[in-house]
Amino acid sequence: MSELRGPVRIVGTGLIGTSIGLALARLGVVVELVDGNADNALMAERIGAGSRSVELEPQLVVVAVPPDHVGAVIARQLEQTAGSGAIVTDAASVKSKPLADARRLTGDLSRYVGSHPMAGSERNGPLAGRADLFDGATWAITPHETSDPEAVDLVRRLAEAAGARTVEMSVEDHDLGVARVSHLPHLMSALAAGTLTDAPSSHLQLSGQGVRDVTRIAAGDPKLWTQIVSANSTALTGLLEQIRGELDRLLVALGKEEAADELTAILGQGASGAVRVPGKHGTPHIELVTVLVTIPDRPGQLARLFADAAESGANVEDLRIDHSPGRPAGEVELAVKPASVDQLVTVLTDRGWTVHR
Ligand SMILES: NC(=O)c1ccc[n+]([C@@H]2O[C@H](COP(=O)([O-])OP(=O)(O)OC[C@H]3O[C@@H](n4cnc5c(N)ncnc54)[C@H](O)[C@@H]3O)[C@@H](O)[C@H]2O)c1
Ligand SMILES: O=C(O)C(=O)C[C@]1(C(=O)O)C=C[C@@H](O)C=C1
Repeated sequence: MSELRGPVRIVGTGLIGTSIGLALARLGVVVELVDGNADNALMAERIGAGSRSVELEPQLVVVAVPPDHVGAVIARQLEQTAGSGAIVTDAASVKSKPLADARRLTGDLSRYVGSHPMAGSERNGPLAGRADLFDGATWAITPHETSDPEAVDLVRRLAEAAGARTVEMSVEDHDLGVARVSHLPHLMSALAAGTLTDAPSSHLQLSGQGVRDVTRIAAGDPKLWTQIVSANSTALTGLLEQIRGELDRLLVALGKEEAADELTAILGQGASGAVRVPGKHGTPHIELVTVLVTIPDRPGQLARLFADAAESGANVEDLRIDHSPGRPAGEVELAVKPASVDQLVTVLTDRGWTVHR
Protein backbone atom coordinates (compact mmCIF):
# COMPACT_ATOMS: atom_id res chain seq x y z
CA MET A 1 0.00 0.00 0.00
CA SER A 2 1.42 3.40 -0.99
CA GLU A 3 1.27 6.04 1.74
CA LEU A 4 0.27 9.55 0.74
CA ARG A 5 3.27 11.47 2.06
CA GLY A 6 3.30 14.42 -0.34
CA PRO A 7 4.23 16.79 -1.62
CA VAL A 8 1.15 16.89 -3.83
CA ARG A 9 1.36 19.26 -6.80
CA ILE A 10 -2.00 20.67 -7.88
CA VAL A 11 -2.15 22.08 -11.40
CA GLY A 12 -5.28 24.24 -11.74
CA THR A 13 -6.18 26.02 -8.52
CA GLY A 14 -9.84 26.77 -9.21
CA LEU A 15 -12.80 25.34 -7.27
CA ILE A 16 -11.65 21.72 -7.38
CA GLY A 17 -7.87 22.20 -7.14
CA THR A 18 -8.17 24.63 -4.23
CA SER A 19 -10.66 22.37 -2.44
CA ILE A 20 -8.26 19.41 -2.75
CA GLY A 21 -5.42 21.62 -1.47
CA LEU A 22 -7.50 22.78 1.51
CA ALA A 23 -8.54 19.21 2.33
CA LEU A 24 -4.91 17.99 2.26
CA ALA A 25 -3.69 21.01 4.24
CA ARG A 26 -6.04 19.85 7.06
CA LEU A 27 -3.82 16.76 7.34
CA GLY A 28 -0.54 18.65 7.08
CA VAL A 29 0.32 17.29 3.60
CA VAL A 30 2.63 19.68 1.71
CA VAL A 31 0.80 21.03 -1.36
CA GLU A 32 2.36 22.87 -4.30
CA LEU A 33 0.00 25.17 -6.21
CA VAL A 34 0.41 25.79 -9.96
CA ASP A 35 -2.00 27.63 -12.25
CA GLY A 36 -1.83 29.19 -15.71
CA ASN A 37 -3.45 32.23 -14.12
CA ALA A 38 -0.99 33.61 -11.53
CA ASP A 39 -3.77 35.42 -9.61
CA ASN A 40 -5.65 32.14 -9.03
CA ALA A 41 -2.54 30.43 -7.62
CA LEU A 42 -1.91 33.44 -5.38
CA MET A 43 -5.50 33.45 -4.10
CA ALA A 44 -5.41 29.70 -3.42
CA GLU A 45 -2.18 30.18 -1.46
CA ARG A 46 -3.67 33.08 0.54
CA ILE A 47 -6.63 31.01 1.67
CA GLY A 48 -4.37 28.20 2.87
CA ALA A 49 -4.57 25.58 0.08
CA GLY A 50 -0.78 25.21 -0.19
CA SER A 51 2.25 27.08 -1.41
CA ARG A 52 3.34 28.33 -4.83
CA SER A 53 6.93 27.29 -4.22
CA VAL A 54 7.80 23.86 -2.89
CA GLU A 55 11.37 22.64 -3.31
CA LEU A 56 10.82 18.90 -3.01
CA GLU A 57 9.70 16.91 -6.05
CA PRO A 58 6.02 15.89 -5.87
CA GLN A 59 4.97 12.35 -4.98
CA LEU A 60 1.63 12.96 -6.73
CA VAL A 61 0.39 15.47 -9.30
CA VAL A 62 -3.33 16.31 -9.50
CA VAL A 63 -4.46 18.00 -12.70
CA ALA A 64 -7.61 20.08 -12.03
CA VAL A 65 -7.90 22.18 -15.18
CA PRO A 66 -10.88 22.28 -17.63
CA PRO A 67 -11.34 19.04 -19.64
CA ASP A 68 -10.02 20.35 -23.00
CA HIS A 69 -6.63 21.07 -21.40
CA VAL A 70 -6.33 18.03 -19.16
CA GLY A 71 -4.63 15.63 -21.64
CA ALA A 72 -1.89 18.11 -22.53
CA VAL A 73 -1.21 18.96 -18.88
CA ILE A 74 -1.08 15.26 -17.93
CA ALA A 75 1.46 14.62 -20.74
CA ARG A 76 3.57 17.62 -19.67
CA GLN A 77 3.52 16.60 -16.00
CA LEU A 78 4.50 12.99 -16.86
CA GLU A 79 7.47 14.33 -18.80
CA GLN A 80 8.47 16.84 -16.09
CA THR A 81 8.41 14.18 -13.38
CA ALA A 82 10.09 11.39 -15.41
CA GLY A 83 13.12 11.52 -13.09
CA SER A 84 11.22 11.28 -9.79
CA GLY A 85 8.53 8.85 -11.03
CA ALA A 86 5.64 10.84 -9.54
CA ILE A 87 2.11 9.50 -10.01
CA VAL A 88 -0.24 11.73 -12.03
CA THR A 89 -4.03 11.90 -11.80
CA ASP A 90 -6.72 14.34 -12.90
CA ALA A 91 -10.12 15.43 -11.61
CA ALA A 92 -11.94 16.00 -14.90
CA SER A 93 -15.66 15.34 -15.18
CA VAL A 94 -15.10 13.11 -18.23
CA LYS A 95 -12.43 10.44 -18.54
CA SER A 96 -12.22 9.18 -22.17
CA LYS A 97 -11.14 12.41 -23.82
CA PRO A 98 -8.31 13.34 -21.40
CA LEU A 99 -6.95 9.77 -21.69
CA ALA A 100 -7.12 9.83 -25.51
CA ASP A 101 -5.51 13.29 -25.63
CA ALA A 102 -2.69 12.24 -23.26
CA ARG A 103 -2.14 9.05 -25.30
CA ARG A 104 -1.66 11.08 -28.46
CA LEU A 105 0.92 13.29 -26.75
CA THR A 106 3.05 10.89 -24.74
CA GLY A 107 4.15 7.25 -24.82
CA ASP A 108 4.17 5.67 -21.37
CA LEU A 109 1.00 6.33 -19.35
CA SER A 110 1.64 3.77 -16.59
CA ARG A 111 2.14 6.49 -13.95
CA TYR A 112 -1.22 8.06 -14.86
CA VAL A 113 -4.62 7.02 -13.55
CA GLY A 114 -7.75 9.14 -14.03
CA SER A 115 -10.11 10.08 -11.21
CA HIS A 116 -13.20 12.20 -10.61
CA PRO A 117 -14.53 13.58 -7.32
CA MET A 118 -18.34 13.56 -7.48
CA ALA A 119 -18.75 16.81 -5.59
CA GLY A 120 -18.62 20.35 -6.78
CA SER A 121 -20.54 23.55 -7.05
CA GLU A 122 -22.11 25.96 -9.49
CA ARG A 123 -19.37 28.43 -8.44
CA ASN A 124 -15.82 28.39 -9.80
CA GLY A 125 -12.38 29.81 -9.01
CA PRO A 126 -10.24 29.45 -5.88
CA LEU A 127 -12.51 31.54 -3.64
CA ALA A 128 -15.25 28.93 -4.05
CA GLY A 129 -12.89 26.25 -2.65
CA ARG A 130 -13.86 24.43 0.56
CA ALA A 131 -11.87 22.01 2.71
CA ASP A 132 -14.98 19.88 3.35
CA LEU A 133 -16.20 19.74 -0.28
CA PHE A 134 -15.42 16.01 -0.63
CA ASP A 135 -16.39 14.85 2.86
CA GLY A 136 -18.65 11.84 2.38
CA ALA A 137 -18.66 12.22 -1.42
CA THR A 138 -18.00 9.49 -3.96
CA TRP A 139 -14.68 9.73 -5.86
CA ALA A 140 -14.38 7.60 -9.01
CA ILE A 141 -11.02 6.07 -9.97
CA THR A 142 -10.73 4.95 -13.59
CA PRO A 143 -7.65 2.83 -14.33
CA HIS A 144 -6.77 2.21 -18.00
CA GLU A 145 -5.06 -0.88 -19.46
CA THR A 146 -1.52 0.17 -18.48
CA SER A 147 -2.16 2.00 -15.18
CA ASP A 148 0.33 0.87 -12.55
CA PRO A 149 -1.52 -0.68 -9.54
CA GLU A 150 0.62 1.53 -7.28
CA ALA A 151 -0.75 4.58 -9.05
CA VAL A 152 -4.32 3.35 -8.44
CA ASP A 153 -3.46 2.80 -4.79
CA LEU A 154 -2.01 6.26 -4.28
CA VAL A 155 -4.98 7.98 -5.93
CA ARG A 156 -7.26 5.98 -3.63
CA ARG A 157 -5.24 7.38 -0.72
CA LEU A 158 -5.68 10.90 -2.08
CA ALA A 159 -9.47 10.55 -2.31
CA GLU A 160 -9.68 9.07 1.19
CA ALA A 161 -7.46 11.84 2.58
CA ALA A 162 -9.88 14.35 1.06
CA GLY A 163 -12.73 12.64 2.97
CA ALA A 164 -14.28 10.74 0.05
CA ARG A 165 -15.20 7.08 -0.54
CA THR A 166 -13.80 5.57 -3.71
CA VAL A 167 -15.33 3.49 -6.48
CA GLU A 168 -13.24 1.93 -9.24
CA MET A 169 -14.62 1.60 -12.76
CA SER A 170 -13.57 1.62 -16.39
CA VAL A 171 -13.17 4.89 -18.23
CA GLU A 172 -16.05 3.97 -20.56
CA ASP A 173 -18.46 2.96 -17.81
CA HIS A 174 -17.64 6.12 -15.89
CA ASP A 175 -18.54 8.32 -18.86
CA LEU A 176 -21.83 6.48 -19.41
CA GLY A 177 -22.64 6.82 -15.69
CA VAL A 178 -21.91 10.54 -15.41
CA ALA A 179 -23.90 11.20 -18.58
CA ARG A 180 -26.95 9.96 -16.63
CA VAL A 181 -26.31 11.28 -13.12
CA SER A 182 -24.50 14.54 -13.80
CA HIS A 183 -24.40 15.76 -17.39
CA LEU A 184 -28.04 15.12 -18.40
CA PRO A 185 -29.33 16.68 -15.13
CA HIS A 186 -27.15 19.71 -15.87
CA LEU A 187 -28.62 20.12 -19.36
CA MET A 188 -32.18 19.69 -18.05
CA SER A 189 -31.49 22.31 -15.38
CA ALA A 190 -30.09 24.69 -18.01
CA LEU A 191 -33.19 24.27 -20.20
CA ALA A 192 -35.57 24.88 -17.28
CA ALA A 193 -33.58 27.88 -16.01
CA GLY A 194 -33.30 29.28 -19.54
CA THR A 195 -37.08 29.79 -19.69
CA LEU A 196 -36.73 32.24 -16.76
CA THR A 197 -34.54 34.73 -18.60
CA ASP A 198 -37.55 36.63 -20.00
CA ALA A 199 -39.98 35.84 -17.18
CA PRO A 200 -41.68 38.94 -15.69
CA SER A 201 -40.75 39.78 -12.09
CA SER A 202 -44.36 39.16 -11.03
CA HIS A 203 -43.77 35.49 -11.94
CA LEU A 204 -40.28 35.30 -10.46
CA GLN A 205 -41.51 36.55 -7.07
CA LEU A 206 -43.48 33.29 -6.78
CA SER A 207 -40.24 31.28 -6.74
CA GLY A 208 -40.09 28.69 -3.99
CA GLN A 209 -37.81 25.80 -3.22
CA GLY A 210 -38.88 23.76 -6.25
CA VAL A 211 -37.43 26.10 -8.84
CA ARG A 212 -34.34 26.70 -6.69
CA ASP A 213 -33.71 22.93 -6.51
CA VAL A 214 -34.10 22.47 -10.25
CA THR A 215 -32.04 25.47 -11.37
CA ARG A 216 -29.09 25.70 -8.93
CA ILE A 217 -26.66 23.75 -11.08
CA ALA A 218 -27.62 25.70 -14.23
CA ALA A 219 -25.61 28.62 -12.79
CA GLY A 220 -22.37 26.65 -13.42
CA ASP A 221 -19.75 28.15 -15.77
CA PRO A 222 -21.16 27.72 -19.34
CA LYS A 223 -17.65 27.51 -20.86
CA LEU A 224 -16.60 24.69 -18.51
CA TRP A 225 -19.87 22.83 -19.08
CA THR A 226 -19.56 23.20 -22.87
CA GLN A 227 -16.27 21.30 -22.60
CA ILE A 228 -17.77 18.66 -20.29
CA VAL A 229 -20.88 17.85 -22.35
CA SER A 230 -19.04 18.06 -25.69
CA ALA A 231 -16.52 15.51 -24.45
CA ASN A 232 -19.37 13.15 -23.51
CA SER A 233 -21.59 13.79 -26.52
CA THR A 234 -22.12 10.16 -27.59
CA ALA A 235 -23.55 9.03 -24.25
CA LEU A 236 -25.56 12.23 -23.93
CA THR A 237 -27.06 11.98 -27.41
CA GLY A 238 -28.67 8.62 -26.56
CA LEU A 239 -30.17 10.00 -23.35
CA LEU A 240 -31.40 13.19 -25.00
CA GLU A 241 -33.12 11.17 -27.73
CA GLN A 242 -34.88 9.20 -24.99
CA ILE A 243 -35.96 12.47 -23.33
CA ARG A 244 -37.21 13.80 -26.67
CA GLY A 245 -39.48 10.76 -26.91
CA GLU A 246 -40.74 11.39 -23.37
CA LEU A 247 -41.38 15.06 -24.15
CA ASP A 248 -43.49 14.04 -27.15
CA ARG A 249 -45.47 11.64 -24.94
CA LEU A 250 -45.96 14.43 -22.41
CA LEU A 251 -47.13 16.93 -25.02
CA VAL A 252 -49.73 14.48 -26.31
CA ALA A 253 -51.02 13.61 -22.82
CA LEU A 254 -50.99 17.03 -21.15
CA GLY A 255 -54.37 18.61 -20.54
CA LYS A 256 -56.36 15.70 -22.04
CA GLU A 257 -58.78 14.16 -19.64
CA GLU A 258 -58.68 10.82 -21.45
CA ALA A 259 -54.86 10.71 -21.19
CA ALA A 260 -54.69 11.31 -17.43
CA ASP A 261 -53.40 7.76 -16.83
CA GLU A 262 -50.61 8.31 -19.34
CA LEU A 263 -49.63 11.53 -17.55
CA THR A 264 -49.67 9.75 -14.17
CA ALA A 265 -47.47 7.01 -15.66
CA ILE A 266 -44.89 9.57 -16.85
CA LEU A 267 -44.85 11.30 -13.45
CA GLY A 268 -44.77 7.94 -11.68
CA GLN A 269 -41.70 6.93 -13.64
CA GLY A 270 -40.04 10.15 -12.43
CA ALA A 271 -40.95 9.39 -8.82
CA SER A 272 -39.56 5.84 -9.17
CA GLY A 273 -36.29 7.16 -10.59
CA ALA A 274 -35.93 9.82 -7.88
CA VAL A 275 -36.02 7.30 -5.02
CA ARG A 276 -33.19 5.35 -6.66
CA VAL A 277 -30.72 8.21 -6.08
CA PRO A 278 -28.48 7.09 -3.20
CA GLY A 279 -28.65 9.03 0.07
CA LYS A 280 -25.86 10.91 1.77
CA HIS A 281 -22.38 9.32 1.92
CA GLY A 282 -23.30 7.16 -1.08
CA THR A 283 -25.47 4.87 1.04
CA PRO A 284 -28.65 3.36 -0.46
CA HIS A 285 -31.78 5.49 -0.33
CA ILE A 286 -33.43 5.46 3.09
CA GLU A 287 -36.99 6.44 3.70
CA LEU A 288 -37.17 9.81 5.41
CA VAL A 289 -40.07 11.90 6.62
CA THR A 290 -40.01 15.67 6.33
CA VAL A 291 -41.14 17.81 9.25
CA LEU A 292 -41.76 21.46 8.43
CA VAL A 293 -41.06 24.06 11.12
CA THR A 294 -41.88 27.77 10.89
CA ILE A 295 -38.93 29.80 12.11
CA PRO A 296 -39.06 33.50 13.04
CA ASP A 297 -36.46 35.72 11.32
CA ARG A 298 -34.57 36.53 14.54
CA PRO A 299 -30.97 35.79 15.58
CA GLY A 300 -30.45 32.51 17.44
CA GLN A 301 -33.65 30.76 16.27
CA LEU A 302 -31.89 28.09 14.19
CA ALA A 303 -29.56 27.22 17.06
CA ARG A 304 -32.58 26.93 19.39
CA LEU A 305 -34.40 24.69 16.88
CA PHE A 306 -31.40 22.35 16.51
CA ALA A 307 -30.96 22.13 20.27
CA ASP A 308 -34.66 21.24 20.68
CA ALA A 309 -34.48 18.67 17.85
CA ALA A 310 -31.43 17.08 19.48
CA GLU A 311 -33.34 16.90 22.80
CA SER A 312 -35.99 14.78 21.07
CA GLY A 313 -33.30 12.23 20.19
CA ALA A 314 -33.98 12.54 16.43
CA ASN A 315 -31.00 12.54 14.08
CA VAL A 316 -31.56 15.19 11.41
CA GLU A 317 -30.62 13.32 8.21
CA ASP A 318 -31.13 16.25 5.90
CA LEU A 319 -32.00 19.91 6.17
CA ARG A 320 -33.40 22.60 3.93
CA ILE A 321 -34.10 26.23 4.72
CA ASP A 322 -36.57 28.23 2.68
CA HIS A 323 -36.35 31.85 3.56
CA SER A 324 -36.92 34.88 1.34
CA PRO A 325 -35.43 38.21 2.46
CA GLY A 326 -38.06 40.55 3.86
CA ARG A 327 -40.36 37.78 5.09
CA PRO A 328 -40.84 37.75 8.87
CA ALA A 329 -40.57 33.95 9.05
CA GLY A 330 -39.01 31.13 7.09
CA GLU A 331 -39.59 27.40 6.83
CA VAL A 332 -37.08 24.78 7.88
CA GLU A 333 -37.51 21.23 6.59
CA LEU A 334 -36.02 18.59 8.87
CA ALA A 335 -35.75 15.14 7.29
CA VAL A 336 -35.69 12.35 9.87
CA LYS A 337 -36.22 8.58 9.95
CA PRO A 338 -39.91 7.60 10.29
CA ALA A 339 -39.31 6.14 13.78
CA SER A 340 -38.16 9.55 15.10
CA VAL A 341 -41.02 11.67 13.77
CA ASP A 342 -43.57 11.41 16.59
CA GLN A 343 -41.09 12.25 19.33
CA LEU A 344 -39.63 15.14 17.28
CA VAL A 345 -43.05 16.67 16.62
CA THR A 346 -44.07 16.30 20.28
CA VAL A 347 -40.90 17.90 21.65
CA LEU A 348 -40.91 20.77 19.14
CA THR A 349 -44.61 21.50 19.67
CA ASP A 350 -44.14 21.45 23.46
CA ARG A 351 -41.41 24.02 23.08
CA GLY A 352 -43.60 26.41 21.15
CA TRP A 353 -42.59 25.71 17.53
CA THR A 354 -45.21 25.68 14.77
CA VAL A 355 -44.75 22.26 13.22
CA HIS A 356 -46.37 20.66 10.15
CA ARG A 357 -45.87 17.09 8.96
N1 LIG B 1 -17.14 22.34 -11.04
C1 LIG B 1 -17.45 21.16 -10.52
O1 LIG B 1 -18.47 21.01 -9.85
C2 LIG B 1 -16.52 20.00 -10.75
C3 LIG B 1 -16.65 18.85 -9.95
C4 LIG B 1 -15.76 17.77 -10.16
C5 LIG B 1 -14.77 17.86 -11.14
N2 LIG B 1 -14.68 18.99 -11.90
C6 LIG B 1 -13.60 19.04 -12.90
O2 LIG B 1 -12.49 19.69 -12.27
C7 LIG B 1 -11.76 20.45 -13.23
C8 LIG B 1 -11.64 21.89 -12.74
O3 LIG B 1 -12.93 22.46 -12.63
P1 LIG B 1 -13.19 23.71 -11.66
O4 LIG B 1 -14.65 23.75 -11.41
O5 LIG B 1 -12.23 23.70 -10.54
O6 LIG B 1 -12.84 24.91 -12.65
P2 LIG B 1 -12.31 26.37 -12.28
O7 LIG B 1 -12.63 27.22 -13.46
O8 LIG B 1 -12.77 26.79 -10.95
O9 LIG B 1 -10.72 26.17 -12.21
C9 LIG B 1 -9.92 25.80 -13.30
C10 LIG B 1 -8.52 26.37 -13.06
O10 LIG B 1 -7.64 25.84 -14.05
C11 LIG B 1 -6.77 26.88 -14.49
N3 LIG B 1 -6.26 26.49 -15.81
C12 LIG B 1 -6.94 26.42 -16.97
N4 LIG B 1 -6.16 25.92 -17.94
C13 LIG B 1 -4.94 25.68 -17.37
C14 LIG B 1 -3.72 25.15 -17.85
N5 LIG B 1 -3.59 24.74 -19.13
N6 LIG B 1 -2.67 25.05 -16.99
C15 LIG B 1 -2.80 25.45 -15.69
N7 LIG B 1 -3.94 25.95 -15.19
C16 LIG B 1 -5.00 26.07 -16.01
C17 LIG B 1 -7.65 28.12 -14.47
O11 LIG B 1 -6.87 29.31 -14.43
C18 LIG B 1 -8.46 27.91 -13.20
O12 LIG B 1 -7.80 28.44 -12.07
C19 LIG B 1 -12.49 20.31 -14.54
O13 LIG B 1 -11.85 19.34 -15.34
C20 LIG B 1 -13.88 19.84 -14.15
O14 LIG B 1 -14.46 19.05 -15.17
C21 LIG B 1 -15.50 20.06 -11.72
O1 LIG C 1 -23.26 20.10 -6.89
C1 LIG C 1 -22.97 20.58 -7.98
O2 LIG C 1 -22.99 21.77 -8.18
C2 LIG C 1 -22.54 19.69 -9.07
O3 LIG C 1 -23.06 19.84 -10.14
C3 LIG C 1 -21.49 18.72 -8.84
C4 LIG C 1 -21.22 17.69 -9.93
C5 LIG C 1 -22.45 16.77 -10.05
O4 LIG C 1 -23.05 16.69 -11.11
O5 LIG C 1 -22.77 16.13 -9.06
C6 LIG C 1 -20.95 18.38 -11.20
C7 LIG C 1 -19.93 18.04 -12.02
C8 LIG C 1 -18.83 17.24 -11.56
O6 LIG C 1 -18.09 16.65 -12.50
C9 LIG C 1 -19.09 16.51 -10.34
C10 LIG C 1 -20.08 16.87 -9.50
